[in-house]
Amino acid sequence: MIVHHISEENSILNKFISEIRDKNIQKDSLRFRRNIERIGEILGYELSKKLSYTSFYVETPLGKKKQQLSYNNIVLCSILRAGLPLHQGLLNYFDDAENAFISAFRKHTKNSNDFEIVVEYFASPKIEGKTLFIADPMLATGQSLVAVYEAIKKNGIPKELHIVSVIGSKEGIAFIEKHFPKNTHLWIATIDDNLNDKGYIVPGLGDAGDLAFGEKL
Ligand SMILES: O=P(O)(O)OC[C@H]1O[C@H](OP(=O)(O)OP(=O)(O)O)[C@H](O)[C@@H]1O
Ligand SMILES: O=c1cc[nH]c(=O)[nH]1
Ligand SMILES: [Mg+2]
Repeated sequence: MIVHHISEENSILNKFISEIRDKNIQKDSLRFRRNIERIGEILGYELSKKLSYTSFYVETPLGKKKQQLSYNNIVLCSILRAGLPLHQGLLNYFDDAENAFISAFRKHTKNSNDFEIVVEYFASPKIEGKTLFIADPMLATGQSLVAVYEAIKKNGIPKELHIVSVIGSKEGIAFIEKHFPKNTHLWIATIDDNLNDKGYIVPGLGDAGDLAFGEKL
């Protein structure tokens, strides 16, 4: 896997990351969603540098100019729920991408911190031979991404695969590296050292789905 750790280089991205982490600022769910969306735009811009380009001429009112444009057939697949604002950020830039949505939730074993990932819903166009982006802001244990990819593969194998995420744990990244093809790109805004016994990223930000959309039962 090729890991692109975008906040290694200082930029305005740091502000958006610190606002989603901040325990007071993150309570403003509108700002939280918008910050995830803005991070999606930045990660999308970085990712766009690795797409395939071809030249074409654009006609202005005064003449013609040669331009390089990407020609990838992009399918943007996001993991519900927390993936939705990240999806919107990517779609703001890749506005002609096809879209897919997949659900994944942690089903806990009674009285334990153990869980399995349940994938129930998957709505998708054809994926075979296309450029697939999988978006999820949190890469904690990595189990959701791996379970989701197993389900997606039944629908076709993409030619190129880009995982887009906001906060990842070192452990989760090591886990997905074992399960995704070697040429998969991971575009990640920031990486944390630890996971707690509930599989939450520390320091992380808490529960991204709840912060964006409210607590679920
Ligand atoms: O790497 P993992 O250990 O699998 O954890 C990460 C998953 O947890 C979060 O979703 P969550 O299950 O909280 O669902 P939600 O988006 O509905 O809140 C997050 O959006 C990922 O999908
Ligand atoms: O740290 C974590 C782990 C899973 N899901 C989240 O939203 N945050
Ligand atoms: Mg959640």
